[in-house]
Amino acid sequence: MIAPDLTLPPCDFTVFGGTGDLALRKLLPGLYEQERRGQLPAGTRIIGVSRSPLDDARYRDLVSQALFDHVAEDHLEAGALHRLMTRVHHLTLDAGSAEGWDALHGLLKRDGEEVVRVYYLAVASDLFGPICDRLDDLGLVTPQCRVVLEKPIGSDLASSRRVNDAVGHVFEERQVFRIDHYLGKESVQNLLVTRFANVFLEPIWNSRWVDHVQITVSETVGVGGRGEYYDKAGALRDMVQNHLLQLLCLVAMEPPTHVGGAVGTAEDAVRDEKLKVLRALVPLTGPDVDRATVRGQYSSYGEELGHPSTTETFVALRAEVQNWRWAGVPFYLRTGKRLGRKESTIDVAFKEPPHAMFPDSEGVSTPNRLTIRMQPDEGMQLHLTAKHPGPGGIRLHPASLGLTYADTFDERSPEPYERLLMDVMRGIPTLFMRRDEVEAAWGWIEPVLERWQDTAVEPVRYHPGTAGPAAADRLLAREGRAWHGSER
Ligand SMILES: NC(=O)C1=CN([C@@H]2O[C@H](COP(=O)(O)OP(=O)(O)OC[C@H]3O[C@@H](n4cnc5c(N)ncnc54)[C@H](OP(=O)(O)O)[C@@H]3O)[C@@H](O)[C@H]2O)C=CC1
Ligand SMILES: O=C1O[C@H](COP(=O)(O)O)[C@@H](O)[C@H](O)[C@H]1O
Repeated sequence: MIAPDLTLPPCDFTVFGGTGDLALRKLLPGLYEQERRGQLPAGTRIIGVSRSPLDDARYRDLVSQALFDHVAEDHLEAGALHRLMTRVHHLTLDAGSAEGWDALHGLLKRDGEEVVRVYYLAVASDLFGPICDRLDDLGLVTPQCRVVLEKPIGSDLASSRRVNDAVGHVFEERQVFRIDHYLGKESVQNLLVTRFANVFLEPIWNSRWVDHVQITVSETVGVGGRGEYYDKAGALRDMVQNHLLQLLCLVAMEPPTHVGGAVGTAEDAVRDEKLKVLRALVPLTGPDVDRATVRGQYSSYGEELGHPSTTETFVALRAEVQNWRWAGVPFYLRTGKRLGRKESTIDVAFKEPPHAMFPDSEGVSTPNRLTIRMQPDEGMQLHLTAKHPGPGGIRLHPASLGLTYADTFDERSPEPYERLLMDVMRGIPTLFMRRDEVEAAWGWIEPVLERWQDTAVEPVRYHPGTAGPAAADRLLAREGRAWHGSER
């Protein structure tokens, strides 16, 4: 057995929404992996809260089944499973009601013991304020407490502000961890290292040398059991407002003074730079929205949902960051469900060399491109042009330099939630969104939502299993470009 991390005080990790899809599919498996690696501080407890009438034993059965379903088979170890189960409890409580909170108080009170309390709010964001108020009324909020907010935080700028105000009434900003699991992906963090721990990219990472950037998050799954939530949200709120804009920020931001370092000094360096990017996004309003966005819906969506709907399951859009570094460089973003393949990639496409040096050559010189693959098969590829070997004239040949995580590192990449939950327990907020970032992102997408609503624009249908609507291709084709790697 691996020894627990004794450098951290015990943690009472309370998950509101402890029987939900997110908790069972991501959070508990993430906590299990920490248990397996001996990273859960001694004395740590995990308390699932929901309205379901479950005692500890039945909740442990539910969690156990979820671990069998969602943890890699070769990671299932009897010892770790047993240790985790002894930490797990369930409390039946309607978080929207004022009744029943004394039981939580009884469970969490640990007189005289130093303990970090984490409240993970894996419920709809209209419950965030009431939950925080109840916790405060019971004296369960101390400076050592942290609250984790799941997305979406509100459904527009005004509601997001209301939720943030309600949480901010009880917790200081330093205690609030707004989770975006894309920031927990190894390959996303590697983007920071690639950009800033090497010298060769920075001189060409600007409008002089970069032609455009593409960010694609394409999924093969549909909305599954999350139809009720998704149909109110749509792809722009569900994916673009958070994950895709966060990725854009990491590509476009200026070098922060440091990444990491002492808690309390480091987190804002990165978050300040991301915020500047969000604030530099050229607003999309009125007719610009019609030109720069595509809304799509897969043809079987209504059938899957059980009723007709005009919610988008696909978005493509063209954004611009108006600052010295990026003026004039398009950032094309697209995301959708039930597409032909699951992939999340960032492509930075560079310009042609300023002078055609090989006029008599055979073959073609393709512009350089850096592809960062977040999933599947995490890694990076630098596309370049090489000389085809052989005598005679010069033959140009497309080639690439590649890095795959699987071949390069022995360790597996931790799942994003696993990594981020550890950061919460350790109180490291760098990879979490600050309030001003979330609100700036809502501020940018809101006029798009409004325009779509005002013009009653219907999503264009696309067939499941394809690359999405052809209109998304035209968005780039108009400017003489094409999406990379999306053969129809
Ligand atoms: N699932 C996912 O992959 C992701 C989810 N999220 C967000 O996380 C949140 C939870 O999502 P998800 O797990 O999918 O949702 P589910 O509908 O699967 O689960 C909701 C959970 O909340 C509990 N719950 C609902 N109302 C109350 C209440 N009044 N008091 C106490 N518990 C309550 C439910 O249990 P019960 O009904 O028994 O009370 C259940 O445990 C949502 O805001 C979602 O947007 C964000 C990113 C990804
Ligand atoms: O936050 C969300 O992300 C998932 C996609 O995450 P990934 O890590 O599998 O790319 C998406 O399916 C879901 O709709 C959204 O809420």
